[in-house]
Amino acid sequence: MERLYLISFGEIALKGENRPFFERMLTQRIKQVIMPYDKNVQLKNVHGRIYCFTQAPKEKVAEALKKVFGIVYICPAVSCENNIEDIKNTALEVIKEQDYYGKTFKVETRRPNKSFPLKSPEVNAQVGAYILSNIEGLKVNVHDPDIRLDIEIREKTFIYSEKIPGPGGLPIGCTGKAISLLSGGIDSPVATYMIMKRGVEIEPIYFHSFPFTTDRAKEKVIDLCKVLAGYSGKIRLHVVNFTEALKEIGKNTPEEFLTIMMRRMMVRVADKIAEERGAKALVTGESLGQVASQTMEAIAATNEVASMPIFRPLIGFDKIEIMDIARKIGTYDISIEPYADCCSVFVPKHPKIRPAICEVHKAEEDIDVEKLVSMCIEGIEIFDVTP
Ligand SMILES: Nc1ncnc2c1ncn2[C@@H]1O[C@H](COP(=O)(O)OP(=O)(O)OP(=O)(O)O)[C@@H](O)[C@H]1O
Repeated sequence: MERLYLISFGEIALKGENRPFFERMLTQRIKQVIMPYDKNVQLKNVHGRIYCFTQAPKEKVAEALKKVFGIVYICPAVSCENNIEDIKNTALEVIKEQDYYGKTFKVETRRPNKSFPLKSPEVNAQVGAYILSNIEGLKVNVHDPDIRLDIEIREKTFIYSEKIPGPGGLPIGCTGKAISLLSGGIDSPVATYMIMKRGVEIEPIYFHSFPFTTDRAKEKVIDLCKVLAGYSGKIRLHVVNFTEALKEIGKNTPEEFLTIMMRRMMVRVADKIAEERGAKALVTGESLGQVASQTMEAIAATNEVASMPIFRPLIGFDKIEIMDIARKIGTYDISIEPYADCCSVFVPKHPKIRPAICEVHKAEEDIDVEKLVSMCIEGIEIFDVTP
């Protein structure tokens, strides 16, 4: 009898040539999250699943694996020899570890290994009868059991009664790298999470405007990166000193265009950093119509200055839906701390809601865009943030 975790990953996405690459990325990430609890963790890829052998405490393993993108299910299992006596005894042990008294159960056998002499229904019947005759307080219910005991007969037999859902998605890094514009708000950490979940390695960029915004606002973004790093491993955060650029923009553009000008400047800087860092896309937390700067026209004006795609995973989401995800992934409580970022400090009284692109160009005429972008890039501070 040996303990292990059976880890299933999303099969549809993992078909074709990319599969070995996806599996390698996933295996690496699993190793990375278990190693702090057990340096000797062993992983084995078998039949489109990963077997994880570790002595680490179960709660730690479950907690760590629940944050690994690409994992669909984690089953803490016990393995035994392919003979019915061993299977019956092991199944009984697995049931005894549960809080079983007064509950119902069902045995569900799969037998990919056809050389095993008993068919699945026979295994179900024999194991079920054995359990019933050895413990009291448990009944069978094949339709809606409290405990479902899975038996898989393969090169060995695996028995488990728990299926812990993973986050799904694709392993981090397998679809490339993007730069995410991360403010301290509720939306951009959620947008970042959603793109990470699609297998993208993220380097966030934050535009800091001290003293218009406090240093606590910067720390808040670092704290958000710590939470996000829990899903991806170490995160490289770029903090841009945006104060001088902001002053120039404030001085040289009509007030109603302030937000759109700030956003265009942020995207230009992010675009340059992305190029330098080998990233192929930008990410923002915009959602259509949420505020004046998130109209189609404003979004078009922002897109115009980017050389690469801007991913906006929240574009069709309501605020309530975004808040729900923020709570689930653990960023909400940090995001609602009251340290505003520059976009909420510099809000024009009457922002231009549907700016025509020619008006935007005109409003930008008196700004030395190249100079401001270089200035922002020169002053960048890098933080390597770990969970
Ligand atoms: N200071 C900043 N640093 C980095 N990115 C920013 C900053 N301010 C805004 N952004 C980016 O621009 C997007 C839109 O910002 P805006 O303030 O209009 O919207 P929001 O809905 O309040 O977003 P959030 O909740 O993410 O702050 C943000 O989601 C983020 O991607």
